[in-house]
Amino acid sequence: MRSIFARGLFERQVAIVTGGGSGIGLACARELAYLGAKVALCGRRADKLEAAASTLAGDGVPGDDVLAAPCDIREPEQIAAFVGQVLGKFGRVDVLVNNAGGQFPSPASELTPKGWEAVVRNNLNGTFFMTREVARRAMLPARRGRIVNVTASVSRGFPGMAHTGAARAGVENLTRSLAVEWAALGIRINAVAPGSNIRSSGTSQYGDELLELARRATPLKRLATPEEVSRLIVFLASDQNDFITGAVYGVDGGQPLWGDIWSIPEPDGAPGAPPDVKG
Ligand SMILES: CCCCCCCCCCC/C=C/C(=O)SCCNC(=O)CCNC(=O)[C@H](O)C(C)(C)COP(=O)(O)OP(=O)(O)OC[C@H]1O[C@@H](n2cnc3c(N)ncnc32)[C@H](O)[C@@H]1OP(=O)(O)O
Ligand SMILES: NC(=O)C1=CN([C@@H]2O[C@H](COP(=O)(O)OP(=O)(O)OC[C@H]3O[C@@H](n4cnc5c(N)ncnc54)[C@H](OP(=O)(O)O)[C@@H]3O)[C@@H](O)[C@H]2O)C=CC1
Repeated sequence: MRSIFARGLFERQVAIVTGGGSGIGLACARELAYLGAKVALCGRRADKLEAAASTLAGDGVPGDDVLAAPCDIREPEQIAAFVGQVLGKFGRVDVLVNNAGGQFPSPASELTPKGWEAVVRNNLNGTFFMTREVARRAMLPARRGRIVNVTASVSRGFPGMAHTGAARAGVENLTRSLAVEWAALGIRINAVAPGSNIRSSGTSQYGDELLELARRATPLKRLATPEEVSRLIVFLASDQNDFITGAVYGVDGGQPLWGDIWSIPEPDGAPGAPPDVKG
């Protein structure tokens, strides 16, 4: 385990990382724990959480400094129980990393109401429910907290995954609203938007071909690691970030600025085009 930050940066602090059982979330949990935080991880699958807890133990993190418990962020009752467990064990929450999320590819016209709702609940509702619970029960009473929302790079829309594009844009806007509402209450909240070019347990589900397309469409011409995302999250979660709130930062190798990230039908011959430019 390595970090660009000094050991002890999160000493005596408690961090919740949703989706901490794999990928970017696990990289964050490992780095926060290495820097001295007590960490609480959640996800839907107990087996992933157990494996993550073993990884942390392998890093030398004492078992007493880790809580890994199942919690589906779409379910407010499960969130209440999880936050209760964290407060029962550690007594406080200084940092919340809202990293859990995901979706499935589908043309917008094929999305059923149930499919749309599943993705909006998974990314927008879940993030808000967890944030609200942690704020009300820990951060607002303590007048102190840092929240980092992990979204996705959606500044050009998200054709092929419109549901998640809309949900992530919602999280970005939520980040700005809460930054203002809670500025005077000691809570800072920012967002980190990874490109589709991070090689992780998440993107491996989309296959090597799409990852290679993403790499080619990245000006820096490579894929990034989860650790390259986690170091920005960790900075924003730290007390070294004392004047940044309501911001959204990309970690994307310049991807939103150029290139076709994946193949979708070209909007050729759109009916709105004037006759002389129609194909
Ligand atoms: C051509 C363009 C392609 C673009 C591809 C871009 C690829 C690069 C993107 C990279 C950037 C993003 C990276 C990441 O996000 S990493 C994280 C990766 N992990 C995931 O994305 C998986 C997360 N997904 C889930 O956890 C679940 O799928 C989800 C929670 C979203 C839904 O699960 P849930 O259990 O709630 O869903 P249900 O089974 O109850 O189904 C509800 C309805 O949802 C529809 N559905 C669900 N899954 C699919 C599917 N795979 N394909 C199509 N439709 C799906 C369906 O309508 C369900 O309703 P019905 O049961 O009535 O059919
Ligand atoms: N890697 C990339 O290039 C990109 C990633 N992102 C986003 O970054 C975040 C991390 O992704 P990454 O690490 O790559 O992928 P992973 O699939 O490894 O991580 C997602 C984590 O979220 C958990 N999770 C998903 N849904 C829920 C839920 N409803 N309740 C609780 N936990 C949940 C998963 O655990 P479990 O299955 O056990 O629930 C998993 O551990 C996600 O939000 C992802 O969408 C965005 C853009 C690009």
